[in-house]
Amino acid sequence: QAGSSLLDLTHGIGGLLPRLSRPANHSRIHYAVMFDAGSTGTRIHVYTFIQNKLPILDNEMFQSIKPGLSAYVNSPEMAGHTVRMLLKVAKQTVPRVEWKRTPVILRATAGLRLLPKQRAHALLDQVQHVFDESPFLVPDDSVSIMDGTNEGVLAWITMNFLTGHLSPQSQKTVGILDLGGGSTQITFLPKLRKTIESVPSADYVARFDVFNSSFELYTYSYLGNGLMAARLGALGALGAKGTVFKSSCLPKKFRDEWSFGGLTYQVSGDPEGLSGYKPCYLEVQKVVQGVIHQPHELQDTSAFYAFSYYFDRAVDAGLIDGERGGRLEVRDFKRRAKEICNKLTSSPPSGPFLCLDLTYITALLKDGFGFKETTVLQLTKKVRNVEASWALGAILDHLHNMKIHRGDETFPNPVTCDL
Ligand SMILES: Nc1ccn([C@@H]2O[C@H](COP(=O)(O)OP(=O)(O)O)[C@@H](O)[C@H]2O)c(=O)n1
Repeated sequence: QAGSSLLDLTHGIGGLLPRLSRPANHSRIHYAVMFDAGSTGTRIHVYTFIQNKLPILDNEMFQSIKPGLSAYVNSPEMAGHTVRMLLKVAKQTVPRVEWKRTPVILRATAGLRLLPKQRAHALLDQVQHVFDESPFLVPDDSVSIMDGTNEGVLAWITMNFLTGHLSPQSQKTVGILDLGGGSTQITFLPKLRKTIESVPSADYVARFDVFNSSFELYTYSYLGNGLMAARLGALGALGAKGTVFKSSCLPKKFRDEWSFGGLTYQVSGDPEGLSGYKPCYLEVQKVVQGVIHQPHELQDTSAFYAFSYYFDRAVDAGLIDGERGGRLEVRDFKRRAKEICNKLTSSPPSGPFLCLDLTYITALLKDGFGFKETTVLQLTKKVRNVEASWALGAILDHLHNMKIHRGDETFPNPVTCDL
């Protein structure tokens, strides 16, 4: 699934060049490899850049493997094996002569953040070993757990780059909503000073420079509010073991095993209790209430791109096309959640968790972030054949050092300081 467009860093999709105009001098082409070690899967992105005054993204090769590294918490060598398998994609994509100057980097997200430190590091040590044995360039800090603040910022950079909004001439930018398995991110460029002034803590603000522009973003990553972690929260299963977890969001006669983060849970519907949208909403609400901060501004006018599980579940629910994506209003998730939850059978064709998942997405958007029911979201998997993910932003940061820093470094007291 190689991308074919040439993306100019300053003009995003505007920088389309015809294939024949490729520079004959191959030394101007270079490669970079980013692994995304997510809670539900590990993915490799192999980027091809053309060196220009500013580099141009020529192509992305992408492949993924399930489950994520955290599933191998009791057999860390399998984590190394996963990465070794995916590195084959890099070997096939990058010409052999370029291997020793092609950087390989792995960043882990919520799956490893949720594990005890020692166990997470045992997994990362295996990955480091595979990198060190590989013929690629292994920079300092090539394998680590990414800071949650950066995850949102880097996804914002990816989407604004791919949609052509990072150029100094661009007047507007797009916000991002990323729903992973373990964590969820919201990031946007505030229009109102009040939005920055009224954040609950300084780590909701990030500043950085990119291609001669400086940005100050509202951004936050909520650990434990990814879709899989939210299922556990709704079931009351976080940290608990050895029982059957019942939910009014699951079909009454449903009972099965379900695994996440290296643990397996017994889950079922509630045969004697309630089922349907209303009781389910009450269950999922407790996962967001008092947890998610509502930003001061979330106007309809600011465009939000939503991807990862927002996209996948919108496809599963038949709300958008899996190839083209599409635009949805927040209330479309709610309407479909009601339809699915209110006729839960023992084995719905859409899968037993769809009611829970859509209800959680509705609660997260409305009661969590405080979006209006009529807010329009652009559901996206790829832009110009490049994955909607933080990975491209992360490689751009590695290549161009954007000096991302959190608000607290220069922002002593956001509530009282006079800006
Ligand atoms: N390049 C990617 C990366 C993740 N995803 C989706 O993101 C969701 C899970 O994200 P994740 O496993 O990285 O979770 P976190 O570790 O970020 O919480 C799944 O729906 C994946 O299919 C994607 O569609 N494309």
